[in-house]
Amino acid sequence: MEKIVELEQISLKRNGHWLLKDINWSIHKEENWVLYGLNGAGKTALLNMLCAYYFPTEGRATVLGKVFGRDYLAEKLRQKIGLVSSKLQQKLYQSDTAFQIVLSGAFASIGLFEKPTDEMREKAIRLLEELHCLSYADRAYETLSQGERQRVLIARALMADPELLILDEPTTGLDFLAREQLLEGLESINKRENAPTFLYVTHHVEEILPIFTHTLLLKNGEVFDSGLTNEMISEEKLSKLFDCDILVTWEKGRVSLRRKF
Ligand SMILES: Nc1ncnc2c1ncn2[C@@H]1O[C@H](COP(=O)(O)OP(=O)(O)OP(=O)(O)O)[C@@H](O)[C@H]1O
Repeated sequence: MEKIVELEQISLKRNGHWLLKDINWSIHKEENWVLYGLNGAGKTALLNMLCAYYFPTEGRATVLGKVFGRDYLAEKLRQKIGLVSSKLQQKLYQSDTAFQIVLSGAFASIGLFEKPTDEMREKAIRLLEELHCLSYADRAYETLSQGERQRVLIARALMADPELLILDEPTTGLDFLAREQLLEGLESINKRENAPTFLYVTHHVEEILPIFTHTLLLKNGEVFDSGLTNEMISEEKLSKLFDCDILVTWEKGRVSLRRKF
């Protein structure tokens, strides 16, 4: 099986603090992963490392076939990774239209500085349609609701046919219906022939879809455990992860959590 990510004994130190410690993790092409952990667990640090914004202090990292340090081509690597995050939202030009924002994904740029080809324009329209954004394609990004913005960002990330699609808390600020619509969009992307491998970061287990086959539990910068999602999201594991008794309820492939009293 082709490996998309391989981290071997990765540690990361910033400003004298260890943010990540001895991380071993492999993501294979056919898998989709959830990264789950409490506030401050190190999820953002790990994503920044995967996208080559941070360089590991120790260990060996291979992402999409590039060995960090040996063939270190951060820009080229990032073009193959689709990233949807609230930080990216803030960086975009708010007066650009949804269509321009999606098109800019073809160049992995913030803003549109190169002339898109007809093929790119057609592809952007197809993606806007697939993610149900076509009706507001000509509206300025700043006028869109949070749910509409997130869908535009996913369409943007797909413009470059990424091999890895990282979704960092993509449902922040979304109401229940917008959240479910976004999740349905991910299920439909996953059915495509050239579907990317998903890495989905969340604080909410309710968002874990059946397509997310694997889960990594992160705690204090270390891998607490990793493996099949239904084995990780269990009462035993999560009670240990959170140091309190947790009630886990699975129903029709979706899960919810409650604290036991
Ligand atoms: N540049 C830095 N220097 C020192 N400490 C840092 C730095 N960046 C992050 N940290 C610390 O590292 C820990 C992990 O941070 P990180 O942002 O990766 O957590 P997270 O899992 O993404 O949290 P959240 O769910 O709240 O977003 C936190 O305690 C944070 O304060």
